[in-house]
Amino acid sequence: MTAPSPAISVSDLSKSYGSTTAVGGVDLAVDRGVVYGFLGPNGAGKTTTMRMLTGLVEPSSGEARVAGVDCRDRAELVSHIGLLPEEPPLYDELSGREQLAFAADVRSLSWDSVSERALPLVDRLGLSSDLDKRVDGYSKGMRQKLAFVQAVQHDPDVAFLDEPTSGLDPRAAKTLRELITELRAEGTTVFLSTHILPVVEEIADVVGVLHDGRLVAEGPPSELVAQREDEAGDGDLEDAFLELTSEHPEPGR
Ligand SMILES: Nc1ncnc2c1ncn2[C@@H]1O[C@H](COP(=O)(O)OP(=O)(O)OP(=O)(O)O)[C@@H](O)[C@H]1O
Repeated sequence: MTAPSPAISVSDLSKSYGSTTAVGGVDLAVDRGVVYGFLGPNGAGKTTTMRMLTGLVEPSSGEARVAGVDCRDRAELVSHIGLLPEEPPLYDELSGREQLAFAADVRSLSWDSVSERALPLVDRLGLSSDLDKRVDGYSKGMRQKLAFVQAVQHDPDVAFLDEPTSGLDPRAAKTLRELITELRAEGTTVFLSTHILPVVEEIADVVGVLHDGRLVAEGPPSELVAQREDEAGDGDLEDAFLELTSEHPEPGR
């Protein structure tokens, strides 16, 4: 019996814009059913990597497969993935419900077939009473909640979430963290890009740290922290992150 292929496999993936190397030779293998925390300073190449993995940007070189599908084949990829980007694609003139139905339709799914999954998510996020209001009347947090439901309502193999708690109040952010761990329990792989390190420490199984377009560390958060703890055993993911992404790392490290 052959082992199942990883949810995400990336080999020597690069993307350049003119003389700027946004991503420079990244290798990744993300197992199915894990939460992968994707970290890196501003401009490290996280968004570019996610855009390549979701078929929105053509790599300059290298290979990337998600759920076994070549990322250059966006038409095939789209039914396997969900994406919550930094700026969610929502149509102002639609109601929340129409927006979700539209997103289902893009994947050739009927609203009836996804609503059983979508509506409980809408309810958990406290959006039910606003679902028939127009999106242009939504607050930032309401837009973010709708965009999250849109990204996962079709039960994707891999969900790409860029700062999913952005704009959410503390209660909604907590619910969203719970929903991410529930997705994992259902077997969904979650690729989570965020600057909120305590969230990653809490819910990620594995963390990858990108710096200047290269993966400089990868492992369970506790391992990354343990490798960089001081003699007193103090340290957290923020300390590890700051050291890993420092322009001038400590000598000997
Ligand atoms: N379309 C583009 N054209 C030119 N340069 C780009 C383009 N997209 C990204 N870049 C450059 O690639 C590098 C990586 O950008 P990217 O948006 O992937 O970083 P990021 O890690 O997502 O940053 P942030 O945390 O600030 O969102 C940056 O130097 C950026 O200026």
